[in-house]
Amino acid sequence: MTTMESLIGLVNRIQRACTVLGDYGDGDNTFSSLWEALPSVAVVGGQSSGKSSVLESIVGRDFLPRGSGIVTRRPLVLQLHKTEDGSQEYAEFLHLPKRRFTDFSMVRKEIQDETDRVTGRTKQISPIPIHLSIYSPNVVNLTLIDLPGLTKVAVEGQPDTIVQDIETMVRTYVEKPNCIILAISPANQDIATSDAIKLAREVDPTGERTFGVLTKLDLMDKGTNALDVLEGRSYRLQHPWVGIVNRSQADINRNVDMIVARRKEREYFATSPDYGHLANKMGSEYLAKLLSKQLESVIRARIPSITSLINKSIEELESEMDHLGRPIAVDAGAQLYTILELCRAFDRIFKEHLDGGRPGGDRIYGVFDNQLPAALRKLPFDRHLSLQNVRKVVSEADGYQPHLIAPEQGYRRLIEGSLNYFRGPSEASVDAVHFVLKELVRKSIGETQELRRFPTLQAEIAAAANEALERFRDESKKTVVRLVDMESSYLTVEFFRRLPQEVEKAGNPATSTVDRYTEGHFRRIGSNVSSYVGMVSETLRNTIPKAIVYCQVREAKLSLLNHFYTQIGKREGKQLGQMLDEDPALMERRQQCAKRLELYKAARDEIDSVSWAR
Ligand SMILES: Nc1nc2c(ncn2[C@@H]2O[C@H](COP(=O)(O)OP(=O)(O)OP(=O)(O)O)[C@@H](O)[C@H]2O)c(=O)[nH]1
Repeated sequence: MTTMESLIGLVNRIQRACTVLGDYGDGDNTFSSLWEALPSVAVVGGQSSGKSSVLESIVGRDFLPRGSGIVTRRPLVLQLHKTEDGSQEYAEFLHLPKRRFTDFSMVRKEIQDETDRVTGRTKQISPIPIHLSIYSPNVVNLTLIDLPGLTKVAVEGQPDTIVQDIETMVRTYVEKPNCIILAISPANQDIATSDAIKLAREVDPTGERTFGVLTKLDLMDKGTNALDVLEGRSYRLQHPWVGIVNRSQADINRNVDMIVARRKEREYFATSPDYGHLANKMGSEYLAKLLSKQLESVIRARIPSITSLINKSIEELESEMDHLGRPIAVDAGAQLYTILELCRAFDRIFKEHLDGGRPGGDRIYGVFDNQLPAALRKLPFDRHLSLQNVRKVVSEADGYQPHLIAPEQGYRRLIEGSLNYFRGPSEASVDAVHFVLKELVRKSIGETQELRRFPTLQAEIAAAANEALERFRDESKKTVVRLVDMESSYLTVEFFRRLPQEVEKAGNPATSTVDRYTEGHFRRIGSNVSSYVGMVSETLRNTIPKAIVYCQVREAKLSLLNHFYTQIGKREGKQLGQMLDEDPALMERRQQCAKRLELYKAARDEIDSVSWAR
């Protein structure tokens, strides 16, 4: 069975958890507020309208600070818990969880002190609530929020904005659709001028969540009464008005006991010629029961939507936490483990780019299939093997004695000169692949979700990977240049052995002797060299990619971060921690999310436990 106690107690516990975690429906609106979803009763009224007196007579105890000026400067969340008859009354503050107050004058002092702790003695106001629980056989289960009295003028020492500040604070409470408004107005003032009614009318025009309370009925001018208000003719609300007679100032001064005052109030209504017919619907005890019932029914109606709000929030927070990543371990071993895991995650993605599955690796093949052949085709062999140059090189090589048969030296010089040109495209291919790999490192870092939160580690991995790629590039360049040099250092003899035969086959040996120093002769030399160079070009077109893949691509796959791993293995805990340095804003957000999550989970457990009891 869901008892009134369990429902109001449930909301009490969730409210306290909210305050502990800084959720009191104010400020930080990056999270949906659970506080705002919880039904509550807020007490509003102008200064001296009798708010404190009403609260005290509901509780049956003197415990609120009194004085001139604005005494209530922070919201007071007053949670009343009914205990068994005969048990001792006591009070507890949320901010002093271990202390039980049995002396209520000390409660009053603590409210004052705790107000000052947050607001300073400057008489400022603060929206951070004070939570006070009272356990007593003389109360009904109820939660009331006492708010600063609405005022029209700032008193000395208070900032001019205080009038507006108070109104704004009160408004943030009463405008929430879950707030039951206890609007207190004194009977000895025209109801049309009541601050409480004015505000309530604005935020709750239909009057469905406003309870009108009329205090100071005993102070009305002789011969007048408040029946027009109490019977709903002056100002109509959905709920009936409740008239109250609190202790007068003289009673307070004489220390009239609250329980005695309650009895006197009952007698007042029972014997009043004006209000006798309403006696069983008047007075602070009746008001307390009425509110308790109303609060309970509002809570009952709201439980399903609170539950769904909680579940939705938990889901959102958990997915945000997943996105933000879990908090990092503090010990060096675990940190090293985390770093290695992150490096591996990056490495996996990098390899996927090379092996396919992710785009980018194909660009390396593009270098081999397009760029390299195109660069080879563009080499200026036409110029180098032009008739003019061939003649020049061959003649120079012969010195003062022109060659008799084949210009051996001339051939060698022309070939060497040509083969040198291959260095350019070979090195350019190495560079082109290097840039592709570098770009893939950059991309892979960006794509490693797990690394998102660690900008420092990202930078370190990028630096280490690029450094490794530079080393591979150097190695690769040495290798391809060596391939070219190898071609120059030993020519394929076969090719030339075949040449004279071809010449002989081509025609008359007599002509060939005549031709020796003619254009045709040099043209033939040029074309022979050109075919040889073409053959070498074919070979290099195949071997350069092999060298590049071997030195750069394969190495990148096998050992991109190897050097980095040995380096971090030697680092101290502090340095490891620095590598896992997160964006502070992100850390802050995670902490907030974790706190909220804790709150919502606690609230869910509370609701579950009440539902089980049902
Ligand atoms: N005779 C009589 N006096 C009352 C009644 N209600 C309040 N008072 C007196 O009115 C004065 C103001 O009452 P409070 O309860 O302090 O009013 P408040 O709205 O809490 O005032 P602030 O906190 O200063 O805004 C006190 O002297 C009370 O004794 C009442 O019903 N009858």
